[in-house]
Amino acid sequence: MEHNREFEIDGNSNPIQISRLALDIGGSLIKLVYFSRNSGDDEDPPKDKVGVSNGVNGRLHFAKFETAKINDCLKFISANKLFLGGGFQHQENCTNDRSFIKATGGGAYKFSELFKEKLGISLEKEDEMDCLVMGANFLLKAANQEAFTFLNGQKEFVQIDHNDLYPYLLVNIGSGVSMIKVDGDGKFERVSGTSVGGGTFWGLGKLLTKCQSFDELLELSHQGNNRAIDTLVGDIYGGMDYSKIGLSSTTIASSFGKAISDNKELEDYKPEDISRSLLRMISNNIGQISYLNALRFGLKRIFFGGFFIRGHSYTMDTISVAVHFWSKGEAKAMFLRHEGFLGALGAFMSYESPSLDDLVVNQMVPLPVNASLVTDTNFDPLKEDLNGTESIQCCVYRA
Ligand SMILES: Nc1ncnc2c1ncn2[C@@H]1O[C@H](COP(=O)(O)OP(=O)(O)OP(=O)(O)O)[C@@H](O)[C@H]1O
Ligand SMILES: CC(C)(CO)[C@@H](O)C(=O)NCCC(=O)O
Repeated sequence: MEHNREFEIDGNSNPIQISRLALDIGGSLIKLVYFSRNSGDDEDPPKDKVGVSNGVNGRLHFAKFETAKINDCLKFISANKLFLGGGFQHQENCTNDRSFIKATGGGAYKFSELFKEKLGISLEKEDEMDCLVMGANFLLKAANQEAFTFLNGQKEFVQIDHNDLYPYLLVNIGSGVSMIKVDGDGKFERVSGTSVGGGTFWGLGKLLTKCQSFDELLELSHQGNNRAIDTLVGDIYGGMDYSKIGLSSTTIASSFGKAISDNKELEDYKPEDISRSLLRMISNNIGQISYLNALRFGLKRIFFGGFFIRGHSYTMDTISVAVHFWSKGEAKAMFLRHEGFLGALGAFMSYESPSLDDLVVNQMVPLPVNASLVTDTNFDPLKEDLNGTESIQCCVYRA
């Protein structure tokens, strides 16, 4: 298991009450989102105009596992009774009253039998693109301090105007990359994609550096210098800029180009330099393709999600610079704090019929303005990244 928030135990050592669980089972990672009611429900839920309580206070929890370690995920769900505490039961139209959970991503198909066999759970499949868009729209409308720009090491939160959100380009960088033009709730088109994504960085990086984990590879990139392997414009132009076409001497002319002329073997390069060049190559490429797609449809805003980003400064900086450079400052790259959880959040929100006796959790959108989703007060989004280690205080409204 990795990067999971310690499962909360209340004062009586009882597991917290989980009311809803949803999964996004991707090519690289499984993402879980689940809601827990506040223990003792000590905080008053919001009341309507006549003072009637119409919501349930609780927390949204986020967790992730490597897909290759799906058994750890199954154990986590089982040990913490994430589907029993409030898993939904089919009522009318029921297929023999089994519990089910909403799941999206390719693994919802691939591992369907495994969930049934090991946990007795049926996965109710939701379309991956639908879920990504639903999760992104929800976060952009309901969460405080969700979207931010990142340039020159500076993170700046962007105030989202709900009436001026669409259209935008959503670029989800998972194992592969999907580019989706979003025009409204449920209104979107996947306009492009590329197989050169997070899986490429991790896969090639693993082969070239012998790193054992993604975090190790990312950490290495911090210490590396891409000039050791990339051919820069200056390397070709005798140290000069090629200003006539807008290229400075430090611009990368050819990623990994030096490996041809250096007459070196793989072992002669430092793993940190390889990691840095690889990260830069992939981030740059995604930034450029994203911009070209934004240009195709006249979109000014590009939101980047997916776990490739991991709140990593160098990745975000490279993507931002690529978008800025190619669009001549016209388009803006923005990132999302819950970057990797868009699909899982979308699946979470796709539950339709409330059926719990005491805790009726319904669609979380639309939320009353200024109400429901406020970030954990102990969490400083400017300092920390969200990697599946925190929860969000929220209120879920009754139908
Ligand atoms: N701990 C980690 N282990 C493996 N990969 C990680 C980790 N953290 C971040 N990543 C990166 O995130 C990528 C996966 O991102 P994400 O979970 O958004 O996509 P996915 O759903 O697995 O992929 P896809 O949507 O293409 O099926 C990996 O390919 C890797 O680049
Ligand atoms: C296949 C999916 C959608 C699975 O999440 C993703 O990995 C992806 O968008 N890959 C890129 C495929 C392409 O458009 O070339």
